[in-house]
Amino acid sequence: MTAYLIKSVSVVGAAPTDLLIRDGVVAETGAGLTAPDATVVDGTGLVALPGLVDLHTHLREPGREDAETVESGSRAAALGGYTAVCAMANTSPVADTAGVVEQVWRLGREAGLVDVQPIGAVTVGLAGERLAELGAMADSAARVRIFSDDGHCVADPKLMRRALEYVKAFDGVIAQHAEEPRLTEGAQMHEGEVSTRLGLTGWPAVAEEAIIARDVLLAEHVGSRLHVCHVSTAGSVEVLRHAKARGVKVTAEVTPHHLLLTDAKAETYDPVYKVNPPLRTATDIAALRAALVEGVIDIIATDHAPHAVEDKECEWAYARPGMLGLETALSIALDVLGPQWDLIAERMSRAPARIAGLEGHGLDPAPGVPANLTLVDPTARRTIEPAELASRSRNTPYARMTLPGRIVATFLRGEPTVLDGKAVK
Ligand SMILES: NC(=O)N[C@@H](CC(=O)O)C(=O)O
Ligand SMILES: [Zn+2]
Ligand SMILES: [Zn+2]
Repeated sequence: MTAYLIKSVSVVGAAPTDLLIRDGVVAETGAGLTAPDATVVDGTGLVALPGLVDLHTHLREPGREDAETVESGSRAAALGGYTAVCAMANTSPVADTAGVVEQVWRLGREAGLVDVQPIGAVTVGLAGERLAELGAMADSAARVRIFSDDGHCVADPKLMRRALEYVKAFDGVIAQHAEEPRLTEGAQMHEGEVSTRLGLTGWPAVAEEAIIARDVLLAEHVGSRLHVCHVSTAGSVEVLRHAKARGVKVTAEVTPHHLLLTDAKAETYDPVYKVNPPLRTATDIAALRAALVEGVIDIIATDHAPHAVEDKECEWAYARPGMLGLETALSIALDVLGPQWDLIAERMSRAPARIAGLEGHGLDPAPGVPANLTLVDPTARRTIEPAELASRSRNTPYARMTLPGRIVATFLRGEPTVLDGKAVK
């Protein structure tokens, strides 16, 4: 196993130091380190972060390998600075049995570019009717701890209560896609001024807020852990703030796109901007950014949602919702938060690793710690070219935008998955 000596790198924004990586761990840190057998990486001007952890990734395998595979999504993740991703269950077949989650877990190991932690479905087939085999998935080789019907809301309150109760036995968490389905029938975009002007059916903020309010009360009642996926409205932030003040065990994520893009993008009628929950208003963005800084929102999660060309380059009404995220998330975070490295490390690595219970991830580079880390060049700027992305899909909302920051290298247990900004395999 090759050793790596990273020279003069700023660890999470601190004064430059050297990092020696050997046998899968950070062996030593300090200025002026030498190691004749090590490959030297010049870290001048770079920032080392704990490897990023994505709590919300769609890898599309099994079933839609034309849009993404575990391998292509893993490569996109590594290039984005990630060392672990949690793979959503809305595949085909759905990841609602030990067999499917073990298959995804094994494919992740074989690709070897990031740790792929499968998420299990809450209900059989995501149909919202009966609980899936949560215990069997938890006991499987994939050791599932996060369960989600993402793409669908667990709308039935009795089922949601039972799911919350069930996962307590193994400290699991239910990740809810908060969308009251009766309030979003036929919805195409955020319900507001723009939807009225365009004549498109609206997805009101209250459809999200009502479910979050119900679920935090259910989580409080049964004393269980709830995680709220892709929070998108100012009102949701207020519900979460209230719940956290009461001591409810709730965590929440926001996506990069909900921190940056507004519903005005729908005026283009370009379905690349169609996503669930929909892009909201500038007021919502301001509230989401403040909540992220404050900690009412715990993490940034990408909701990387690759879609094949025929599912995206069609009429708005027929297009699938979702956008790519893994290869641009750090740049958007840097754009939105500035070089607040400790905050970025917390919201994109440490906190998601804690929520997911991923051992060896989310730890700042220090002696003895598994060498899961990424090196960022904060001064670089790059223009996003969809054709150059490692994802099999092209549905990035940032095409031809110039964004700050570039991932120079990523290490997974001491082995580079990205070097000189390129995937190693
Ligand atoms: N976010 C989306 O718009 N789409 C996701 C599902 C989801 O996250 O709800 C997908 O699977 O494509
Ligand atoms: Zn969702
Ligand atoms: Zn999703």
